[in-house]
Amino acid sequence: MLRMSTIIYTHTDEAPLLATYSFLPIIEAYAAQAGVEVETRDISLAGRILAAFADRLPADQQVPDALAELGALAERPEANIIKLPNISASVPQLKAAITELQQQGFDLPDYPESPSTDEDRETRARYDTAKGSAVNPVLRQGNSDRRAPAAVKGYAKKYPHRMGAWSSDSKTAVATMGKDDFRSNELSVVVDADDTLSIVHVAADGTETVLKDDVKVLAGEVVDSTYMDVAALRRFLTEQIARAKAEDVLFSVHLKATMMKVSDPILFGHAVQAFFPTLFDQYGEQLRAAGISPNDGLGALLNATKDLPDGEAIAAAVAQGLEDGPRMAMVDDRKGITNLHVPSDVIIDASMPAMIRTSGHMWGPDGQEADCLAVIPDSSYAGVYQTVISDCQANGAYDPATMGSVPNVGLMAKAAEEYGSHDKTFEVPAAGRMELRASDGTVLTAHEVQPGDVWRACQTKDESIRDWVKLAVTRARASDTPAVFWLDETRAHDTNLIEKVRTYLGDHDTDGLTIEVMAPAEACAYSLERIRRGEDTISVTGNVLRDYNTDLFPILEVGTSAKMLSVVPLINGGGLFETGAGGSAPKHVQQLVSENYLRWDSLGEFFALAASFEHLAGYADNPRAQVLADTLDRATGTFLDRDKSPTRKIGGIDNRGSHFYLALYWAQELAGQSDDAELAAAFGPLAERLTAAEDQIVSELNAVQGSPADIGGYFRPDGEKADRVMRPSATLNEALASL
Ligand SMILES: NC(=O)C1=CN([C@@H]2O[C@H](COP(=O)(O)OP(=O)(O)OC[C@H]3O[C@@H](n4cnc5c(N)ncnc54)[C@H](OP(=O)(O)O)[C@@H]3O)[C@@H](O)[C@H]2O)C=CC1
Ligand SMILES: O=C(O)CCC(=O)C(=O)O
Ligand SMILES: [Mg+2]
Repeated sequence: MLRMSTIIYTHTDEAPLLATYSFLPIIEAYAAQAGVEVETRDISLAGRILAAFADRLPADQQVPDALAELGALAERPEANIIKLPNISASVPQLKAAITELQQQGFDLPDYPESPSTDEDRETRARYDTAKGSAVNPVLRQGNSDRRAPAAVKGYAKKYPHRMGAWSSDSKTAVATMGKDDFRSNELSVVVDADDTLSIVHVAADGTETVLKDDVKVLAGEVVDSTYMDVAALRRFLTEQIARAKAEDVLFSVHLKATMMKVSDPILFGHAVQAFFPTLFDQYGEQLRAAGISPNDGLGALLNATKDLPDGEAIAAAVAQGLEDGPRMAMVDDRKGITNLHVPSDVIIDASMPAMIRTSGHMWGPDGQEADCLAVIPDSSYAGVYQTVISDCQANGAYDPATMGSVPNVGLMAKAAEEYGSHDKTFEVPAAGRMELRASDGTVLTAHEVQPGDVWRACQTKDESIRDWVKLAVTRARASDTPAVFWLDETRAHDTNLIEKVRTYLGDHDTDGLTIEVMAPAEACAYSLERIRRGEDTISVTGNVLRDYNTDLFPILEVGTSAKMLSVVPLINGGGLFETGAGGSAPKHVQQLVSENYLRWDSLGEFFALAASFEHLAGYADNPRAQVLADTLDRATGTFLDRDKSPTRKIGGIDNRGSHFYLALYWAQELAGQSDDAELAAAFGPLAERLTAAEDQIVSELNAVQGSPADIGGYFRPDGEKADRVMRPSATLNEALASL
């Protein structure tokens, strides 16, 4: 049981974890003055792997399952969790993390790529609990409210970020299937009573195989099933590869192999195979035998070639394939890392807006920007990006100094929709029929399928939908902004949702509010027209568009989704405060290690922390927490006004310097406020000390830049080393200790 005034701060991965080493000591010191305890829980990829094997490790290496603990906490009213971004691991990342842990002395088994014994299957199942988006669905027991705080929009207007110009002869386009895909094959039902469904494969000869028999559903729940026709997908990919070559644009594939951890690595693997057709005809068997799957990407494949009898020939075939095909969009042209190297490298939510911000360009093999064909196989949401691209081609780039905003209210609670489908996704074993059945045998949905088709079922709880509609009305009212439900009446799932939305809107006072329902591409066009006029429009979306829109609009509006306020009001009353809307920015860690400079912008953490204190003040009836929240908000305002985010290049302040400035402004605010005299007195001396030592502290922080930094690990840094690297100012450390 937690104390009433406890905040849980999560230890995650990569850049946010490094930032935590610097920022958490500040938070702990300030919170303690208000009787607020800050506890940490390790939900990093490394921590989750170790927890999954705790029973096989010696006592001194065992770690508890912090994610399970927090998942249970998220269902309780006292939950107050600050969640930093974490790695959603692809198989290559998972393997790299295992190798690092083995090197650190943890006796972990290798990842069994093709398990054949019971023991291997058990090992694989444990590792798979840490794979993909394994954290967010557990903690997100509520719907999502993400927006750019007014101070951030103000900052973007005062200091507009660079936006690449668009020209009307841009050849950039989105390619999507439009038929035979998840969208067009979708079937959807609303179940009328609590039940346990099963998923059954019926082979052509009538043989039935139960693939899953424990799909629990509640009355009123929306249940869908659909499949990707893989033969059609292969034809489509081959056509788009030819099209990119004919149009002389970069070829790139945009999926979500992290969150859609079962389906999308398979689609990615088909893209790899389509790009190198003869390679897999010729060497497929050898690669398979060596445990190399195209789903893991070209990087893993090339890595493995050195140990294969035909390794050189395979590497040559890859080089030839790259030569023959269209120019490939690159993740890192200097290292020759293409878009098809690692399934988790090009994630649709972050990669599409980054391209749109850069004139519709990606990076080519020659290191130059170029137009591209963005291949998004499933057509459920692809039209949104085409709409933005067409708008930029017709009307030019957006102007951050004048553009409006598109905040998001996202349906996310209880693993809603596609993002909760992993345990119900199957690569079809044989030709036949996939059926979703009620417990009395009634067939709810049925699809005729071929081997290799990717079939999945999704669930959306009625309670989640009801809460989402309420949140949308609350936000529309609080911000006096029109709200648009991005729902498509020609799509099966959305039709059921629209009916529920209309019903639940009736539970609320919507007098004077503008609330619309439009299909995604149309809703996007409507919002873009308004955005150019400087007007705001709330996007009320399902879980996938929540993810996409909360990178798309922030990246265009304020340069990065790191500056977002991202709150998850948990259905049972607690609060989950996510920091920003983006990821863990792996390239920032590489920069820290090579030149001791961390570009991570912690604004998202500042906003989350203020929201967390505010929530705690109400829940624990702790007025001092409210003072911390109010002063932190004002300090963040000053921070933005004086532009104290990390500078883009080495030499200026980085993440650590920005934390110092936040600490300085926050101490000044606390010392200067009159709501709580004791707190003012406690912070007075610290404010003076930090103010006087500003130059000294900044010079101590900046002095370390320019040479490599040793943090003792990538996935599991050494705590003491990371602490030394991230807290290099003795003057600041002593001042904090004096509080
Ligand atoms: N909530 C979560 O837990 C999330 C986790 N992820 C995970 O994060 C990893 C990386 O994902 P990826 O899609 O590459 O997305 P990232 O958001 O990590 O990276 C994309 C780019 O966003 C910018 N960026 C993001 N956050 C910050 C920040 N705080 N400060 C400065 N710049 C920032 C940087 O680009 P620029 O140079 O343009 O500023 C960065 O290179 C994956 O493992 C993914 O699964 C992804 C999204 C959310
Ligand atoms: O959980 C993940 O894999 C990523 C989450 C994400 O991108 C988001 O919520 O915006
Ligand atoms: Mg996202």
